[in-house]
Amino acid sequence: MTFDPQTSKQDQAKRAEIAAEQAYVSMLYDKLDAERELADRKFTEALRSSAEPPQEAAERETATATYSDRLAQLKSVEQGLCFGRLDFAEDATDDEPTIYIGRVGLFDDGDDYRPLLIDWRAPVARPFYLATAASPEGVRRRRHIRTLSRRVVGIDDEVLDLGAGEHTDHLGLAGEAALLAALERRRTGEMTDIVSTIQAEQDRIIRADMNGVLVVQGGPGTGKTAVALHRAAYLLYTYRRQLTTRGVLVVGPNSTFLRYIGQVLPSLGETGVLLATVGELFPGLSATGLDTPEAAEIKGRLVMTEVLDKAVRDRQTVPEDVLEVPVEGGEVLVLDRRTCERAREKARRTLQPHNLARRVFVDRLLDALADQAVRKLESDVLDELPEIPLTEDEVDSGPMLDARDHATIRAELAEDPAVQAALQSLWPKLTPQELLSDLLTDPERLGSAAGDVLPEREWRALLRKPGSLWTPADVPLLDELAELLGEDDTEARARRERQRREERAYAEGVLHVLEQDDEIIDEEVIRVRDVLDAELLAERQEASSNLTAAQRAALDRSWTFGHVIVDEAQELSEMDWRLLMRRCPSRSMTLVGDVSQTGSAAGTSSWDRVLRPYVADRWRLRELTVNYRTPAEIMRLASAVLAEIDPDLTAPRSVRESGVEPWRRSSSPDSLASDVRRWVEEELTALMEERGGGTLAVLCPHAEEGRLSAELAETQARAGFDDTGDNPRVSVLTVDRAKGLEFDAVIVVDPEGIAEASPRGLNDLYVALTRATQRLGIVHTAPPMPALSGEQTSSSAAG
Ligand SMILES: Nc1ncnc2c1ncn2[C@@H]1O[C@H](COP(=O)(O)OP(=O)(O)OP(=O)(O)O)[C@@H](O)[C@H]1O
Repeated sequence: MTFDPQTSKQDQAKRAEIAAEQAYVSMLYDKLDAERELADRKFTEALRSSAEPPQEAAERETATATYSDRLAQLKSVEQGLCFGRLDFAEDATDDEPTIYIGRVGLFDDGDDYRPLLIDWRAPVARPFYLATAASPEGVRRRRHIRTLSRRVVGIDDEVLDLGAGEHTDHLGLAGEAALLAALERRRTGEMTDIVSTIQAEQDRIIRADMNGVLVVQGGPGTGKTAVALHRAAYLLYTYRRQLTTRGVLVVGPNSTFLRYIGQVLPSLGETGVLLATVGELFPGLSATGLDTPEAAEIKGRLVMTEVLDKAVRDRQTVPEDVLEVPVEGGEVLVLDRRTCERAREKARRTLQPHNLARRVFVDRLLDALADQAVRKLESDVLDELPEIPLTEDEVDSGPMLDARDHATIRAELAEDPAVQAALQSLWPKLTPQELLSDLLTDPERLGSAAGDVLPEREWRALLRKPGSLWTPADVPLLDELAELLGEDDTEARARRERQRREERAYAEGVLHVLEQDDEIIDEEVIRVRDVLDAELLAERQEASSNLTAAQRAALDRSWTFGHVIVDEAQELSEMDWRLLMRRCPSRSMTLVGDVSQTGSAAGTSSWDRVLRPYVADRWRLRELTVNYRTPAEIMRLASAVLAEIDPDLTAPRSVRESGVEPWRRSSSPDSLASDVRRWVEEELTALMEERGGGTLAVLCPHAEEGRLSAELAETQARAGFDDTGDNPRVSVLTVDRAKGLEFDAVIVVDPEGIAEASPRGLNDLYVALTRATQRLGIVHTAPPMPALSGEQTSSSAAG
């Protein structure tokens, strides 16, 4: 080996730089520890402080919440606390010539709060993501600092002067070395944040204005999910006050996906976000059932609003002729068709939801029944009395019973079980669950509600057995029904009013005690009641419940969010959109997705089509064009499938090559399971050799899932993981469950079967082919489809 003095000098210089950065980073961790200690102390103090004066109790609760949030944030930023440094050109800034960038802001309180570490979301940190040699934004040098625990293990520098154009490649990547190192990392089964290597096109989306609907369209692996989550963190930082009250909702396609992304926001110090699937947005209901693809697609159509509207109207009935009501005491009153029709018409004309309009209907019929009862009573009495003719100067004194008697009789009838049963049969009080369940299990009801707008074959596809589980596609229908039915909240309101009166009485008592204290201490000082009345005190007690906006939102169907982010937005049905738009009347939304990856038959191929009914053309489109996940070798194969979907579509450009070509092999239906097991084991060995481990997924058609899972159970167990674990090494998945996920290696089984399984099967295949970060294998069980029979693979011998 020859000694190169030049290299050795560079090494020494680099070691010195690393040592200097280590000193700074250690100082930051010391500061972090001190901040944690402080927050911890204040939190404990706030918890301990006795809440004697009630206004302090409210303040104490606010302080407890603030310090516990701060503590959680400071704990979450331990890994990679500081990851960047910018050195500005001498005349570029009046402030610091050097700034450090990290996950959280830290300041030197002994030096006029001089920034020691700048939060990545602060405007001053922006050049870290945007500056290029061509447009350096005053930056002389951008440095990525790599740390492991609290140790600095490397630095990557880019000098951004005009002569340094060669430091950025054709894709305009910022911090290329750090980026490529991040992309090469072995996957763990959980998504990680990208805060140190966000690219310029991503940064512009993350920091885009919060108002209005922003659609982010991008091919597979372009960082849509990453961008969506970092945008949530950015918005919470920038619009903290607004969003802490109303909360942010992030919607994902399924619970596997939500688990996969679940750690990203906490690692960015943000916990107040509700992550949910649309199926989880009806509080108190868990949608664990499965629809057939056909039923799910039909339930997702907008026409279902008409079906449900009709279903509700069908429950507002009138008798064929008369309905007999045998009330207590032996009388039989009657409700005739015409009276009922009039009452129904009047109730419908209020345009109120069914359960609220019911009050009008009930009032009308109770009036009618009371009139009838009074008339009967009077005539019974008169029948029993001997008829005494009026003398000349006498006049008829009118009805025997006055208005008060009438009201008493009406009130008694309202309590009468037979009357209640009659009213319930004509215009029942309904919950969304009761109505939908009745509708989907009764051909007669469903035929009546849907017969005019759906062909019989289609509405029959929705029928199911009584007691079936709720499905995700039921949830938007239930939500729609909740709107159509409304909640008769008379009882709830009375309960709340009672509670409020009790709270007020308690607050009055507290104030009374405090006033006595005031008098003893000093008659001249401002009195407690001058600054705090019982009403305000009661309100404070109510408002200081410890739940975050996200937690309260999860319990409240009618909650409206400050911002809604939807991932894999192309999969949502028209009915899903209706539900989400209801949760976000301000239309402050970020929707990320890829119309080339739509798998669900109810999903969309056009953003315009889904958004037009809600915002016309007032939505902005941004595109992501670089694929960070899938290596170029795999993308070449996937692009052929994309061209088959639509020749006008272009796949995103891969940022790197892996040096490993995808392989294709054939198998027969009989030996498929054992062949796949063998190839999985080969791939696992390759992953171990090349990368020291990693994750592998077998993606297959629904029909093969059970067989392959069983065959691979032993391999999974041997690898020390099982399929139900949070972090499986080998997973067997259908494509819908793999959506949005990624693995180091992927084996796609029966691509032709996947492509043919549904009208959007080619899209599913495109998704399957783009899940791998390193290695891809394809197993054919039928003659390869043209897009996959190309020359680009080093096809192995048939298995
Ligand atoms: N700027 C970046 N720095 C480092 N890693 C990145 C960056 N952008 C994206 N990635 C990584 O690329 C991978 C793909 O990102 P992501 O899952 O967000 O893409 P996507 O567009 O949502 O993909 P798909 O539509 O296929 O689900 C992830 O591992 C993500 O961490």
